[in-house]
This record gives sequence, structure tokens and C-alpha cells, in this order.
Amino acid sequence: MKKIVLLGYMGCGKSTIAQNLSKITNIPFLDLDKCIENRVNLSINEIFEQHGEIYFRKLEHEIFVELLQSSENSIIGLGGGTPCYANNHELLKNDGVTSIYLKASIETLYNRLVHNKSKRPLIADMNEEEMREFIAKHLFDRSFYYNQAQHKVTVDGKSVEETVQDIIAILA
Ligand SMILES: Nc1ncnc2c1ncn2[C@@H]1O[C@H](COP(=O)(O)OP(=O)(O)O)[C@@H](O)[C@H]1O
Ligand SMILES: O=C(O)C1=C[C@@H](OP(=O)(O)O)[C@@H](O)[C@H](O)C1
Ligand SMILES: [Mg+2]
Repeated sequence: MKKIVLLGYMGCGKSTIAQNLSKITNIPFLDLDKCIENRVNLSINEIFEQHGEIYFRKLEHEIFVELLQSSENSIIGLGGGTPCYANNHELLKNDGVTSIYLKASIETLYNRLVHNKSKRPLIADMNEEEMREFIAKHLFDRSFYYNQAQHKVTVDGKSVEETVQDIIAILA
């Protein structure tokens, strides 16, 4: 089994790129957040509201392990926090896993997230100034984990298609 795992900060494009890479490569894609939502029949917002972040992180770990154990080839789009909790970043080193960090600047992330925050409970209630500061600090804290990926693709200023092509070049 081969797993292509996309990681990186909220808004870097994991879900969008995983879906588009899947169309071009014909490798099925799975979005970890979607798998979590389907498992408990709640949205990410509802999980955070009703059960809290720790519960979410436990589910996220369990389901990530399950996805890696399945015998299918797949492209997996992680959540932004996935590599930063439990031993998830160690799992990225498993046999058959190709991990790719979609690296975006604070500016790119801010510009995408400012209009796209309602389904992301960590930032949903922040104003613009709070969000800019939060992203800068949070990205700094998380970069250690993101940098454990085998490959890095910078996404700033690139279209979805260009990023997909960069990934295909890595996989070739
Ligand atoms: N070049 C691009 N690559 C990826 N996403 C882009 C790009 N330009 C704009 N976007 C938008 O940015 C957002 C990325 O969100 P998403 O794919 O959910 O990221 P993630 O899963 O990493 O949080 C989407 O709304 C997408 O339409
Ligand atoms: O960065 C995070 O901790 C999170 C990122 C989200 O996924 P996206 O990165 O796909 O938005 C989702 O898993 C949850 O809201 C927590
Ligand atoms: Mg996503």
C-alpha cells in the first residue's frame, strides 16, 4: 500500500489539492476531517463545541492510524493540527508513506482564512487582527512538526494546478 499524505497549516490547501491530485492520478483521496465527521456524524465545529478539542484529537489520531493501516493506495489530506498531536508525526515515517508539506506564508494563509474561517473552530471567533497574530505564532509553533515531512512544496502564488504538478514531479 502507498499513502500520499498532505500536511500543513489550515488553509494551505490540503483538502483542495488532495481532491485535485486524486483526479489527475486516479488514486482515491480521503480527507481526515471528513472521515472524522462521518464517523461521529457531527461537523468539526460540533465536535469541538460538544466534546472539546481533546476528544477531537483522540478521534483524529485513531482514524489517522486506521487510514494508514488500510490496504488501499490513497491520498490523505490531514487536518492542520494532525502532525502536532499524539505520535502522529512519527507515523509519517511509516513504510509506504510519502509525506508532503504544503508550505504557505503567513500572508497567503491569512488571505485565504480571513474569508474562510467559520468551519475552523480554532479561528472562527477571531477578528482580523487577532487572526493575523494567531496564524503567525501558531505556524511558528507547528513548523517543527510540518518540517518532519519528506517533501516540501511551496504554494504561495501558485494555482491549484501548479501545486498538483509540483507534487506529481515529486512522486515521479
Ligand atoms: N492555489 C490554491 N491552492 C489551494 N487552495 C486555494 C488556492 N487558491 C485559493 N484556494 C482556496 O483556499 C482554500 C484552501 O482550503 P482547504 O483546501 O480547505 O485547505 P486546508 O484543507 O489545508 O485547510 C480553499 O477555499 C481554496 O479554494
Ligand atoms: O489546525 C488545526 O488544528 C485544525 C485544522 C482543521 O483542518 P484544516 O487544516 O483542513 O482546516 C481541522 O482539523 C480542525 O479545525 C483543527
Ligand atoms: Mg482541510
